[in-house]
Amino acid sequence: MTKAISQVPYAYNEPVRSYEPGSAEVESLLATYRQMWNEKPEIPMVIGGKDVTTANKVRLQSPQDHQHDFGSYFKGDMSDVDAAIEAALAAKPKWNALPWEQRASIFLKAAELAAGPYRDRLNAATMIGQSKNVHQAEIDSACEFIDFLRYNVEFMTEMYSEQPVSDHGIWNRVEYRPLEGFCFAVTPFNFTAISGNLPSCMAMMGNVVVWKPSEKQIYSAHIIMQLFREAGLPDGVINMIFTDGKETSEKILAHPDFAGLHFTGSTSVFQGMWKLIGDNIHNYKTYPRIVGETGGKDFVVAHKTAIPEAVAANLVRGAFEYQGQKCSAASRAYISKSIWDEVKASMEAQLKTVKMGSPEDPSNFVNAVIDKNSFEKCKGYIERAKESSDAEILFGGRCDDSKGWFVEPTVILTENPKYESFCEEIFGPILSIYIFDDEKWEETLKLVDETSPYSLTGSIFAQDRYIIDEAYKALENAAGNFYINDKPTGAVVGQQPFGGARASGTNDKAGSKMNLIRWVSVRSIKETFVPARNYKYPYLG
Ligand SMILES: NC(=O)c1ccc[n+]([C@@H]2O[C@H](COP(=O)([O-])OP(=O)(O)OC[C@H]3O[C@@H](n4cnc5c(N)ncnc54)[C@H](O)[C@@H]3O)[C@@H](O)[C@H]2O)c1
Ligand SMILES: N[C@@H](CCC=O)C(=O)O
Repeated sequence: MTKAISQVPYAYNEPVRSYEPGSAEVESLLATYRQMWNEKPEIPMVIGGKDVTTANKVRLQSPQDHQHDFGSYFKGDMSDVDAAIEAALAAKPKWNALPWEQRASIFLKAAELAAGPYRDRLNAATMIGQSKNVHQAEIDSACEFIDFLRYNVEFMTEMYSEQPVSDHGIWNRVEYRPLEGFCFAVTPFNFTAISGNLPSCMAMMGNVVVWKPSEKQIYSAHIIMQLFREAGLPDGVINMIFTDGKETSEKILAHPDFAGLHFTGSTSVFQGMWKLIGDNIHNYKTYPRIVGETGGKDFVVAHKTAIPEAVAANLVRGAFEYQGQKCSAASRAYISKSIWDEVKASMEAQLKTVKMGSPEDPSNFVNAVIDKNSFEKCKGYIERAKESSDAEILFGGRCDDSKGWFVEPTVILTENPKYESFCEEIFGPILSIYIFDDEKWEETLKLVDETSPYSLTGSIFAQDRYIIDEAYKALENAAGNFYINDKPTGAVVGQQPFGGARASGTNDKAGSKMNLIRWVSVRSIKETFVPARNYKYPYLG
């Protein structure tokens, strides 16, 4: 039993390692990469704390070298989904009864393991399986993952400390119970940190979880699961399954004990799952919580008072790092005519220095897109732009799948601000640009707001404070994360709570107290010290 109201260590952002050429840290990471490239793990599911293998072994291919199998995973079927639900429900009573300090310790230990002994392996797995370069892997699978763990522990205790006032003679309390039943985490390929955060933050709040990572992120998910086990996460609290997404959802979302969905991925998949939940609404013991962070069509608007070099640098960085495979990547830009020539010249100069290739060479800023589907999708947009009378390829446009799935950073210029690449999420290294007349500033803001169904991130570049304020107001609902004179990507846990509305999701802000509160069901407790012994109002005597 706890006999103190303890405070957790203050959360802080994990410092990003610089990986200078020749440094011990980069040599260590690259040595781990080379070793893991040939390790060929056979990755099991983890159900009830047990490694589960099946007869269905699937090869894992690296995006930067699709002929290279770096391992394989065991694909499960619906019997594994049933087993994962049972294991979660069996683990629930003990996990629920464990004091919160013990839960906090597990995840704080997980943060330290990720910051220390697991760091290289997490980063290398992300480089091999998801084709992130050293810097992109470091800020995702090391720093952002660690930040999620540390900050969520702090947010949990802040939440627990929030208590109601008590009138004389009574004591009011609230307690933050885990949801009744089990939770379901479905995670995307593009962020190792997100895949670690979605199941763990639900577990941190006392829930038990079935977690289905993306089949394209299984290597780093496997390392995360090893790390959680070493941190002391009890068996059955998080159960990791590799099963078909659609079938799994149909099964889980129809289960009477299903209590919460934590999803990150594409808008259409999330909408399908929400619909399934609606269809099953009469089956549940309690209304399930639904949190989904989904797609984006993130904008940059540059006013004539913007600094052209700053616009260019932030477009190159914001659109092309991690091959544009970030929900927050800049993918449509509106540039004022009078600064366009300078922006263009600066972009051209910067893009000339961009190198593309395997993440094993840290000087490659651009690596491969995730798979053949993504490669073909990007190529389709590029080919259509080449043929369209509405668009032209300004920079890039080459695609090479001879070894890996490489798409050159590409800029499409169009005079049609409703051209397809301005409205649809591509999720690749393709940026579309529209040049507007300086005097059409207000109309352009309206265009930005109305062009796409998404509302995830966006940036305004300007030096004029009245103009910044005007954009701030006009674009109030166009982005959940709004940036002034910065790229629209790179949100840091604890600093810029992340998420968007409209077709971009439920905007519950990953890595914040607002998100954690979705995974608890509050119970109010009122205790009266000296109870009334007479039913009458005072004036009735
Ligand atoms: N808003 C955010 O915070 C955020 C962050 C990262 C990624 N994203 C979005 O994620 C998408 C890219 O990730 P992705 O390609 O892995 O997304 P995805 O929607 O293809 O897959 C996400 C997860 O859903 C599973 N899935 C696929 N089909 C399913 C179905 N019919 N039913 C249930 N589950 C199913 C996948 O296996 C995977 O685990 C982009 O749209 C991107 O914008 C959003
Ligand atoms: N924290 C990230 C989230 C990106 C998701 O794909 C960013 O803002 O860059």
